[in-house]
Amino acid sequence: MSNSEQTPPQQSGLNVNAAEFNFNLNASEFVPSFGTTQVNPPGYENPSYQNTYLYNQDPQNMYYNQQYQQYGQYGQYEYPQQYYNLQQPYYYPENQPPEEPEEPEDNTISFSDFENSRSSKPKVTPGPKLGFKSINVGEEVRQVVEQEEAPKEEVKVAPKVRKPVIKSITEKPIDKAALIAKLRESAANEEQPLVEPDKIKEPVNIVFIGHVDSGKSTICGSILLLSGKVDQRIIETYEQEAKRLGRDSWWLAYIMDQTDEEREKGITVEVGKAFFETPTKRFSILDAPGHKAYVPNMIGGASQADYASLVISARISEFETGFDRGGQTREHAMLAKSLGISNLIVVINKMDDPSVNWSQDRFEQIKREMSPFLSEKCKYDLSQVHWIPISGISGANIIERVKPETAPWYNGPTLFEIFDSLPLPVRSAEAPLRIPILDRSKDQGIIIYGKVESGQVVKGQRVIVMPIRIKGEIVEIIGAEESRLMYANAGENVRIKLKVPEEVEIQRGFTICDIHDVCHAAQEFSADVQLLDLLEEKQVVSAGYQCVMHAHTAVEECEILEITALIDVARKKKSKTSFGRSNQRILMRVKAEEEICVEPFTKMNQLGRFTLRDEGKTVGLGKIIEIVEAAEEAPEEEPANK
Ligand SMILES: Nc1nc2c(ncn2[C@@H]2O[C@H](COP(=O)(O)OP(=O)(O)OP(=O)(O)O)[C@@H](O)[C@H]2O)c(=O)[nH]1
Repeated sequence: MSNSEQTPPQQSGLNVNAAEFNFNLNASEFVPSFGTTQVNPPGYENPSYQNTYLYNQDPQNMYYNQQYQQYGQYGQYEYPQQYYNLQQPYYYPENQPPEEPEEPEDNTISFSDFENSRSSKPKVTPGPKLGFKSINVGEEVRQVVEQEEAPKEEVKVAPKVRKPVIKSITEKPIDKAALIAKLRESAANEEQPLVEPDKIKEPVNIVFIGHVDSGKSTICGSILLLSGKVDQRIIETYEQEAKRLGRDSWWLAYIMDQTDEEREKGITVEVGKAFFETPTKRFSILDAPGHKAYVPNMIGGASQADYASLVISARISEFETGFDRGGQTREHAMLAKSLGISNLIVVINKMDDPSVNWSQDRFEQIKREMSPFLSEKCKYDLSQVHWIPISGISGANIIERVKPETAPWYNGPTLFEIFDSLPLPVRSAEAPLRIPILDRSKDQGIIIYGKVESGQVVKGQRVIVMPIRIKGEIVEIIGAEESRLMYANAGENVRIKLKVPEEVEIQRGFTICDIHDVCHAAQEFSADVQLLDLLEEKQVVSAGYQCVMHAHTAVEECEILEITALIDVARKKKSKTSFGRSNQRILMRVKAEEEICVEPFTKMNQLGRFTLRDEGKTVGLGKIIEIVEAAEEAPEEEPANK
């Protein structure tokens, strides 16, 4: 057997256009007949792979089964067997009744809106098992992560334990200014003083995304090291541990990757979180996992961020694997944009690698190849995309500019200079309070983690937890570096001690709201959805299609109730339809299995976006148009209020 047969291409699945096949719908099985068009999907450009691919396309081929099993072992090359053995009803446009040229009501958000940035961004809560970890540099955080050896994408849908408890609001609206004034008076008498958040440096959040092993954790580790957040003693411990695990070069990544599993496997699983400052901003770093099995955690991290650093390995073949051959570079870039991030820093890393040697040609080649994808496919405005060559390992170009003798061609800003120049998100303390819960734990009460997405939260404030409609009280607000805060404004990443009745189970995706201005808790809504490449075995989305919805920090199973229109973006026209296919834009009605906290996109875009994922693949990016409200519960007194 030739090498090409033994080593299937780095392809997570063939991207075969359905139009290449003609189906005989009268046959008991759908048998594809192949046209004359030769399909060379990405990853099959190599002639030997093309041969393998074409060879396997022939359903008559006597070696088909043998080949299928062979590739099945690798779990990479999924021959489209589903075309032979369809379990699901399967519709193609030719078999649909003719479309009625009826124009549905124009209720889309806009035709160019998938590039809208958020004014202040949503944050996402991880599921019942942690998808998030807080980095306490110098303190070993050993969390048991229940993951399989070969990780499959986990879908941490919240358990079904939600029961609306109260809806009646009898309390007076809170005067936050008076509460803060009182806290100021008593602040000095506190054993551990209460402080106000830094008013000079704005809190901002940056997520590091990109293909697995591109160097995200190493760069984050370097940032913390160079900004003085890690001391020499800790570094020595990490160096020793990296050596012990036979991963000498990974010690910088260990600053962020703190669980045993992450260190042993050399991959990030949970979103690591840490803080650093530049002259004008206070940054929360979110180090997202690059492995495709952990995309849900990546979505959680990215949905909290104001900016994204898309890390690319410049090492020969690593850029190509991440970008061209089904890697996570494209998916992460697109997800970040769909989550409202418009300021993107493309960090071209590993420039020190001997295969790159700070080559300007390699830097320019990556920029040239990625730019059309970022602007045309993801809809980034290239004037908001920054490009920088760095070495995460040596720290070159992070705070200090790379030496002129190393890269005489680069005279642009350092990474920190770019960080400092990024525009601040627009936020208002007057807006309604929204803190989507990213994670929670128990420590003499309930501790929740999350970003203040909108509004202001004050110590002592009474709040309501949606969608369970439970009232509670903010007992403690902990900011960066364990500071005890009087209040936190939008943008702050905080840990909050929350007083709620003991029996209440707080879950990721729940949202803390002002008591008199709660968010919507809804199961059903209409949405404007951009479909991406659908699964090979489910190439049509229609009523009954089930998948998983990620909205800010919430993850919920959902079902499409109805497709109402197909949008022709180029012609700015809509036509009635009952199904959607890959890369089409459609209007739909969708129903989540449980209530989730959402808002119409036009009201609060942070809570108005969602991502649809099916079998580990992102299949759609949506914006909520209209919410179908749940029926009002009969008012009931809740114990926390007594
Ligand atoms: N030569 C060189 N190697 C690097 C650089 N940055 C990271 N690496 C190496 O690349 C490997 C992966 O680094 P990580 O920082 O764990 O990569 P990651 O993107 O965080 O990985 P995941 O989070 O698992 O996706 C490690 O062996 C690092 O030492 C760099 O600037 N130069």
